Amino acid sequence: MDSAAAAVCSEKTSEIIKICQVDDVQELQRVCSATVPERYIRNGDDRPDGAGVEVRAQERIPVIDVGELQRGGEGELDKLRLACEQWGFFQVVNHGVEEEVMEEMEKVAREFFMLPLEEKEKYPMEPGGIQGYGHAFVFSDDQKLDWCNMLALGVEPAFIRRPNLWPTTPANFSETLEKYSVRIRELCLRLLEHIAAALRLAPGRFNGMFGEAVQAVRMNFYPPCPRPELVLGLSPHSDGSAVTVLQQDTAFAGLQVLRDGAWVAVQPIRHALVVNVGDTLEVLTNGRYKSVEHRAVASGEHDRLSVVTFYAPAYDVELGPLPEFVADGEPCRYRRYNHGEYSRHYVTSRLQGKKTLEFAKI
Ligand SMILES: O=C(O)CCC(=O)C(=O)O
Ligand SMILES: [Fe+2]
Repeated sequence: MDSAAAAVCSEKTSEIIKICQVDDVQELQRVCSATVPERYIRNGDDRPDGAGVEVRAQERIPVIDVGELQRGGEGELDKLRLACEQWGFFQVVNHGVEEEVMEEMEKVAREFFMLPLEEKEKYPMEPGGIQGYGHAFVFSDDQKLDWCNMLALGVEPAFIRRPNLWPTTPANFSETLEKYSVRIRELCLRLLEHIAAALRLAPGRFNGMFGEAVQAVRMNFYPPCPRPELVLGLSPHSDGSAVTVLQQDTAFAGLQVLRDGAWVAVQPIRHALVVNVGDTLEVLTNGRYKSVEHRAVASGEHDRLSVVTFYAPAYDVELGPLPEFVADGEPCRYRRYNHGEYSRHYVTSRLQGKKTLEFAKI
């Protein structure tokens, strides 16, 4: 870009309409597609290929066949146990969520993100809020920003819903999300039964103690970035949920999982879902199953959409390591706390690796 064009760009970017004091990344792209504003440029070590950061291209996260688990396959249950102990992440196939339901969800989410900003702004995330269109987890002017636009919505129980933040365009958005969420909730219930079995607990143990479980969805849209090596799509973090179920499109492996100090890219498998252990399961199992740090990177060519469901206990549930995991002199690594209190702590903190879980550490 010549210097005149650069000057126009910086002028334009400074007046871009902001969502919650944060530039809208798709607008940045539209107005000035060749530059990346300073606030998105990560410091050296935090960059996708920063010094001392290894990205392992060859490794694959485990793939679990849920149909086989349902049939009582012991081999598959062993695979699930190892996936939870060693990775905290796996992909599921034969998971029972119909392909059409997934495709329709992706379609309406994409249609939403492609709307003009004025339309998306009708569902604004309040500053410090967590639902609506905007950027969650931004608390200061000097914080580095993620190369991502988000739409976050509470789904269950009904009292967490903010119906005015559910898009009315595309017209079938709500109906589609509703249908999708029912299916994903069934999958979460099933997964938690199998995870309990893998831990040699009664299959209903987690579902029994979670009460009226909280289900929330976040759709992340990552536009292509002119300098993807300088930015992060989503900062490293662990999820505050019990389990998370992530649907991603297949053009580009943007999700990376931390394993033995290196980042492993999750290679998309069409119609598979990515599942990860959240902070709640780490606490309940006294650290046997780890809520693993992950991040998203941007691409120079492709945009990317992920539809992420967080499944967690009811807010009034008291959590702490289950007695089974502190037997035999095993030290208790987490204190007891109220899950609602943890959720508040999570959403009022920056995404910063596993720092939020220090809240519960002894
Ligand atoms: O988009 C992705 O792949 C990562 C999303 C994620 O980790 C989250 O929303 O918590
Ligand atoms: Fe996450």
